[in-house]
Amino acid sequence: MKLIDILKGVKCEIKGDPNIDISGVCYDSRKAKKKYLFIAIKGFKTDGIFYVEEAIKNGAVAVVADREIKEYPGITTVLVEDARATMAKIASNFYNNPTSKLTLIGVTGTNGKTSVTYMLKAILERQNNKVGLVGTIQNMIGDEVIPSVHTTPESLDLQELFSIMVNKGVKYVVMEVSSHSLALNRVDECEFDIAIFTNLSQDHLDFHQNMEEYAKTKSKLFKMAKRASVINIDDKYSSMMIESSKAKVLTYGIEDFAYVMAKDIRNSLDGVKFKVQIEDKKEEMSLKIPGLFNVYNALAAITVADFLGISLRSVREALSQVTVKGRFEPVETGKDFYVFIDYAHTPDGIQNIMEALKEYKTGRKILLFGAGGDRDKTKRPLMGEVAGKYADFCILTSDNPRSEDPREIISQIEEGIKKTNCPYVVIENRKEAIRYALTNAQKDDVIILAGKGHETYQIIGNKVIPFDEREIVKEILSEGGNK
Ligand SMILES: CC(=O)N[C@H]1[C@@H](OP(=O)(O)OP(=O)(O)OC[C@H]2O[C@@H](n3ccc(=O)[nH]c3=O)[C@H](O)[C@@H]2O)O[C@H](CO)[C@@H](O)[C@@H]1O[C@H](C)C(=O)N[C@@H](C)C(=O)N[C@H](CCC(=O)O)C(=O)O
Ligand SMILES: Nc1ncnc2c1ncn2[C@@H]1O[C@H](COP(=O)(O)OP(=O)(O)OP(=O)(O)O)[C@@H](O)[C@H]1O
Ligand SMILES: N[C@H](CCC[C@H](N)C(=O)O)C(=O)O
Ligand SMILES: [Mg+2]
Repeated sequence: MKLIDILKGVKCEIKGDPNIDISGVCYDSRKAKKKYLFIAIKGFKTDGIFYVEEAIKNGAVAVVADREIKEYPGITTVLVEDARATMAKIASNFYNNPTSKLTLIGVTGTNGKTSVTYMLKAILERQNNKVGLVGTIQNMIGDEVIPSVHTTPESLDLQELFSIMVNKGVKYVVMEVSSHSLALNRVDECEFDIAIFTNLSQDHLDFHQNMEEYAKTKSKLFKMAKRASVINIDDKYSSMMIESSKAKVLTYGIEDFAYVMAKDIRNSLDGVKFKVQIEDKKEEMSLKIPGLFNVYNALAAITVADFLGISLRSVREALSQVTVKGRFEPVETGKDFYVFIDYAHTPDGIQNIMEALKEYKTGRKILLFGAGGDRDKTKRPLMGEVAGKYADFCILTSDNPRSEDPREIISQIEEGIKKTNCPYVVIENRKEAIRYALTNAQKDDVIILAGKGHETYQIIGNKVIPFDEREIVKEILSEGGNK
């Protein structure tokens, strides 16, 4: 494609030949190849501008930047106002605006995004659609799995993925839209048909200044959606999302009156059953994944399905089969206690998973968790406090410490748990912590391994080590880890 065509709609100043042929686009100098366009982005750790020469050495023939850069012989330079926003426009141009050919459903909110996308994929596939999925665990085209690095990829990677989906006959795409992606222009130029709001609670306050700013960032998605905004009316930030909505608003909920409502909710460790009501339509629903929060996730998916004209009967059949890796996932132990792996990694997530166990009459509720390093520090004491409030016993351990000292992270969680009377132990090594949980389990106890969900690795420093909690539980039990 010619550079000038790639720059269609971009306000810019071009120095050099605008008609050169471009074979590919990149924002990482290490990925530049012959005849590439390199976009220099000012990041949080470093600055793409430092790598222009490397990109040229690797074959780049044009450079986009939002600051003046040195001139290089034979290289076309393009000065723009904002390199990240421009990257999204360039990506959409280069890949022929793929989202205009797809029905795109975006899900945003602090918790529940992954769960809702899996539910929607199952519902849409039951109607014989080829469905694309973009999110935390993995990206998918039908059954084909494409590993994901981010919950929401950079615009260039995202538009490329969409174009592959279009070429493979995908009609519907369900995607998680993280607040980082909305703030960092990753989803600019995406033509969303439907936007979903799950909920908003504290997370990522290392990145967003405060909750208001975090909520405002999330609300951008509702300005973008063209056909419908699907909103959890029970969440206190729902009005902000409704006010931002340009399209028709469809509400769902349990407490306040909503267009789509769940009634008669029956929760157990095997799942949750409820009745859904949409005006004069009613249907009994059954989920394999327990918890009131999964009723909310299901309601979001049901609202979209109903909007798309899918019958509640078909939705019921699809939802009854859905499971999501690492979300309230049971681990078979062959013992007289229960183990679940869950991805709760926020105060609200912990509260919800523990609430889900409340009605179930078992032995002790034992919660094992930590908090990720290089992420929101202020959520740590809050996680400790809420855990202490609900659990009978806590095991504080490491999550992904990343560049931080794991003991420091744990002591921040301790500040919160100390405000409660909950007994706890600190075992920094997560595998040893799991061993402790299994070794000391008593009949009917429920052990929740929280925070790592689907992850099969642990990030300690800059090392990524294999860490699959399913395998670890099996290994410990096979060593006679419980009596
Ligand atoms: C805050 C954030 O999101 N940062 C992302 C961002 O980094 P950045 O812009 O600061 O980049 P940088 O490392 O400073 O580098 C600047 C530029 O120089 C380039 N570079 C760098 C080195 C080099 O040799 N050559 C070169 O060209 C880089 O490619 C980049 O374009 O762009 C990078 C490239 O895509 C991402 O890897 C990086 O994600 C970091 C690692 C990250 O952890 N992000 C998380 C917080 C995130 O995005 N999470 C959300 C939400 C998760 C959820 O709650 O579900 C997500 O959507 O995943
Ligand atoms: N609707 C919900 N409300 C509150 N908590 C939820 C909800 N749905 C799921 N959770 C909790 O949050 C965890 C993460 O769920 P899920 O992966 O669906 O959310 P997510 O928004 O995709 O998270 P992330 O932003 O990290 O990708 C679950 O394991 C569960 O503990
Ligand atoms: N997508 C979330 C996931 C957190 C999961 C937890 N295991 C951690 O590493 O903090 C984040 O990047 O903040
Ligand atoms: Mg997710």
